[in-house]
Order: sequence, then structure tokens, then C-alpha cells
Amino acid sequence: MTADLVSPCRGCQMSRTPCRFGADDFVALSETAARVRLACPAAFEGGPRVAHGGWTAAVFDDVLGRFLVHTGVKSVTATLTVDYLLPVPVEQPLEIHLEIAAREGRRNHLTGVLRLQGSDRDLAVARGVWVELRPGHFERHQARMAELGT
Ligand SMILES: CCCCCCCCCCCCCCCC(=O)SCCNC(=O)CCNC(=O)[C@H](O)C(C)(C)COP(=O)(O)OP(=O)(O)OC[C@H]1O[C@@H](n2cnc3c(N)ncnc32)[C@H](O)[C@@H]1OP(=O)(O)O
Repeated sequence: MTADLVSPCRGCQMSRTPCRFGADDFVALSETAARVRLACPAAFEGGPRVAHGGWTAAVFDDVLGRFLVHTGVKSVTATLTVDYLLPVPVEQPLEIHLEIAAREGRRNHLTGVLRLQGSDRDLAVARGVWVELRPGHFERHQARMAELGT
């Protein structure tokens, strides 16, 4: 696989907006590794000039899941753990390096690290499991919602 751009999530594709988390510059480097260049938008400021932890978790969830889908594995997040090691600045050039660490049946283990561009100091580290969908996943969801009358 040559370096190629990873598509945005369904919500951003449908609304034809740039990635709402700021993760548009997203390149697959191989079948198991990718990198994202991004900045935390000011709208996700949590402390003074510091990113809200929810942004960090959301962007990891987004890019790890998008990359797995990019490799052809339709999947959803089953677990996601984030270690917050240092404050993440808003509106500064950041980089995420991510990889598919292991595949066990339908379980896919992914990891990601967030750093300032040009720095080798980890600001946050994510690990999670993405489960490949069984056929009819969304139809079963719709049926459950219909049973609830929603
Ligand atoms: C124009 C439109 C274009 C669109 C273009 C799209 C572009 C592409 C963008 C993609 C962008 C995505 C980015 C966001 C990604 C999300 O945010 S996904 C949303 C959040 N996650 C969810 O909603 C998941 C909710 N949970 C579930 O639906 C179900 O629990 C799951 C995870 C599907 C599992 O249910 P299941 O299929 O019934 O699985 P089950 O048979 O019980 O277990 C299967 C295996 O997974 C393991 N497993 C299940 N749960 C867990 C767990 N929590 N922990 C560890 N292992 C587990 C089981 O142990 C089992 O392992 P094996 O025995 O096979 O070894």
C-alpha cells in the first residue's frame, strides 16, 4: 500500500465539512500504520490554552476507527483507554502516530500516540479494541430502537 489519504467519518462526509476534530491531514503509511497532522481547534479548549480531555479521547476514537475502516475492516470501538501524560496545547501543530498492533479473530488492537510535531515526547497514548461488525449490525440496532418505540 502506498501513502494515501484516509477518508473522513460518515458525519463529516454527509455534512461536507472538514473534520470537526481537526484531523484532515491523515495519511496511511502502510497496511498497519498511519499518521495524522492536526491541531486542537480553539472550540475544544478545556483549560487556559489547553485541550479538553474529551477532544483527545474523541480524536483518538475517530482516527483509530477511521484507519481500521480504511484497511477494509468494518468495525466499531469496543474499548478505548487514554493515558493523559502532559497538557495538550490548542491551536498548535500536533501529530498522531497510530498502528494496528494485533488482530485476534474479530478483535483488532490499535494504539496511538499524540505529540507536538517535531517532538518525541508523548502527550497522550491510546489503546483500544475495535470489533469487526457482524452482518446486520445496524439493522439490529434499528430493530432494537423500533421495539423501544423511538
Ligand atoms: C456517505 C457515507 C460514508 C461513510 C464512510 C465512513 C468512513 C469511515 C469512518 C469510520 C469512523 C469511525 C470512527 C468512530 C468509531 C466509533 O466511535 S464506533 C461507535 C462506538 N462503539 C459502539 O457503538 C459499539 C457498541 N457495541 C457493540 O455494538 C457491540 O458490543 C460490539 C462491539 C459490536 C460487539 O458485539 P458482537 O458483535 O455481538 O460481539 P461478540 O460476538 O459478543 O464479540 C465478538 C468478539 O469481540 C470481543 N468483544 C466484544 N466486546 C468487547 C469489549 N468491550 N472489549 C473487548 N473485547 C470485546 C468478544 O470477546 C469477541 O471476541 P472473540 O471471542 O471473537 O475472540
